[in-house]
Amino acid sequence: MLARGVTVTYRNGHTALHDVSFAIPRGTITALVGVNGAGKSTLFKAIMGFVPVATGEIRLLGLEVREALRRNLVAYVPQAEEVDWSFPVLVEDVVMMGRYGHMGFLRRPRAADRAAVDRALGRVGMEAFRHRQIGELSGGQKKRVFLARALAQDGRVILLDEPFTGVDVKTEEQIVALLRALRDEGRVMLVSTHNLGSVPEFCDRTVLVRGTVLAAGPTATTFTRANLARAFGGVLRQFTLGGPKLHDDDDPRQISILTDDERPLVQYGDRTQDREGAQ
Ligand SMILES: Nc1ncnc2c1ncn2[C@@H]1O[C@H](COP(=O)(O)OP(=O)(O)OP(=O)(O)O)[C@@H](O)[C@H]1O
Repeated sequence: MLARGVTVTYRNGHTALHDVSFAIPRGTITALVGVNGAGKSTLFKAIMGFVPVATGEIRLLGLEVREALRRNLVAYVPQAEEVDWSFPVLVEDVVMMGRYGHMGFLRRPRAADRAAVDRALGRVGMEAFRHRQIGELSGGQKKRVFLARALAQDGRVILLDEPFTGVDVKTEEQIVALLRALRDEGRVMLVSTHNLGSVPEFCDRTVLVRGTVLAAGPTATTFTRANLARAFGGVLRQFTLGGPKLHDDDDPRQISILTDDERPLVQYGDRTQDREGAQ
C-alpha cells in the first residue's frame, strides 16, 4: 500500500488530511494511530474510494484504488457504530455479503461461496452462531462476524477500524492470532486502534496521524516516545509505553500503558510535564 502526497478535503471545505505519504509492504500488520479527529477514518474512506482524493495518489498492491476495488481486493471491517444493527439479517448472510463481489449479477451463491462462508465462520469460531440474528450478538461476536465477512471476501488488503473496542481480552487474543495468520499469508492489514498497549505486541509497522502523517515505519523506530508525544501532545495526560494496558477506553486521556519496569516514559500530569518531542 502506498500513499503519496494525499490530501482529502470534505465538501464543506475542511481538509482532514494534508500531504499524506507512507508505504506499507505486503505481509505486514500496520497500526494507524492518532487522536479523535486525526483523520484515521478519512484515510480508510480514501482507501475505500468513498471520498475523493484532492491531490496525490493511493495505490494498493500496485493498482489504482478503483482497480483494486473492482478486483475485490480490499476488505473493510467497520466500527460497530457504523452498522445498523436493527436490520434483520442472519450471521451467515452477513458473511455471505463478503462473497457478493465474486458472484454474478443475480448474487446466487454457489458451492464455492458457501464453502468460503463456512471456512470464514470456522476461522473466527462463530459457526455455532450462523443462524442467529446479527443484532442479537455481543460486541465482540459482531466484530468476529465482520472479520469473517472480510475473510470470506478473501481481501488482500484488510482495513480494520477499531477492532478491539468493546471486545474482551480473550476475543482480542483471538483476533490478534487471526491477524498474524493473515499476515503470514502475505496480506496487508491496516488497523486503526486506540489500544496503544497492544501495538508493539503485534503491529510490525505504525503510521501516526494528526491531520497528516507525523511518522510512518517499523514500530520499533516509529512507536517512540517522541513521536507519540507529537501525536497525542496536549491531549494525553499520562502516557507510558510498553507492557500491559490498564484501560481500553476511547478517551486518550484515559489510556495508560506501563513500561515493563512500571516506569513511565512520558507523562502529562499536574506534576510531571515531560514534554520532550511535543509540538
Ligand atoms: N463528512 C465530513 N465532512 C466534513 N468534515 C469531516 C467529515 N468527516 C470527518 N470530518 C472531519 O475530518 C477530521 C478527521 O475526521 P476522522 O473521522 O477521519 O477522524 P478519526 O481519526 O477517524 O477520529 P476518531 O478517532 O474519532 O474516529 C475531523 O476534524 C472531522 O471533524
